Amino acid sequence: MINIRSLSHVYEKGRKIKFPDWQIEDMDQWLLLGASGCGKSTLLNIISGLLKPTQGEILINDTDLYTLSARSTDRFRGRHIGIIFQRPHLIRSLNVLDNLELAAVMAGVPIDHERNLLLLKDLGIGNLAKRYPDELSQGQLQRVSVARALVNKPDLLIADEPTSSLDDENAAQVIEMLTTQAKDNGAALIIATHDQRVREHIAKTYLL
Ligand SMILES: Nc1ncnc2c1ncn2[C@@H]1O[C@H](COP(=O)(O)OP(=O)(O)OP(=O)(O)O)[C@@H](O)[C@H]1O
Repeated sequence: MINIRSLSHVYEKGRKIKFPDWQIEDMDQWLLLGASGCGKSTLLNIISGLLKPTQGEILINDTDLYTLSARSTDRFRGRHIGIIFQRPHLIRSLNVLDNLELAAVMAGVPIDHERNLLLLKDLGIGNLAKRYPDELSQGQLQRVSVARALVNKPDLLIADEPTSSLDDENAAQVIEMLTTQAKDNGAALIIATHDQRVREHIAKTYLL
C-alpha cells in the first residue's frame, strides 16, 4: 500500500536525514522508533503529504504523492490518511460531533451521521457528542482525536507520540485503543514513539 524508496530530506542549514526503504501493506501495524531528533516527525509529515522530501519517492496505493497538486494532495490526505497529533487541535467553538464532521467536509467526503455517532460510542465517548473541547479531559480529547482521524475511513492511521505523557496503565489503554480501532476500521497503523513501553504491543518495527 505504501512504498518508500531512496527517501531523504535536508532542512535548510540541516544535515541530511536518510530514511531506509519501507513497504507497508494493507492493515499492517508498525512502530516507528528512533531517538529524539532522528527524523520521526519529518517522516510522518512526508508520508502525510505535508512536507516534500528533498529526494526519493513515496507511493501510496500507486499514487506518487508528490506529483499531485497541493489541492489534490490535501484531498488525498483527507480521504486516505487519518492523523492523531500529539495535541488534539480541535476547533473550540464546535462540539465533538461537529469537529468530526468538519473533517469529512474538508476532505469532500459525504457526512455519515449514524456512523460518526457509532464511532464515538465505540470509543466510549458516545455521551460526549454534543460537548465542547474545553469541557473534556485529556483522555477524552485523545479519544475524540482518534474518532476524528477515523471519520473518513482512512487506509492509514498515524499516531505521533500518543503515549509520551501517560502513565503505564493509560499508555497501555491508548495502544490497545489504537490497534483495535485500526483493525476494526480496516486501516494500517503507524505509531511513532520513543516510548519503549509500546514495543511489546506491536510486532513490526521500523527503526530510524
Ligand atoms: N522545520 C525545520 N527546520 C529545520 N530543521 C528542522 C525542522 N524540523 C525538524 N528539524 C530538524 O530535523 C531533525 C529531525 O527532527 P524531527 O522533528 O523529525 O525528529 P523526531 O525524531 O520527530 O524528534 P522527537 O522525537 O524529539 O519529536 C532534528 O535535528 C530537527 O532539529
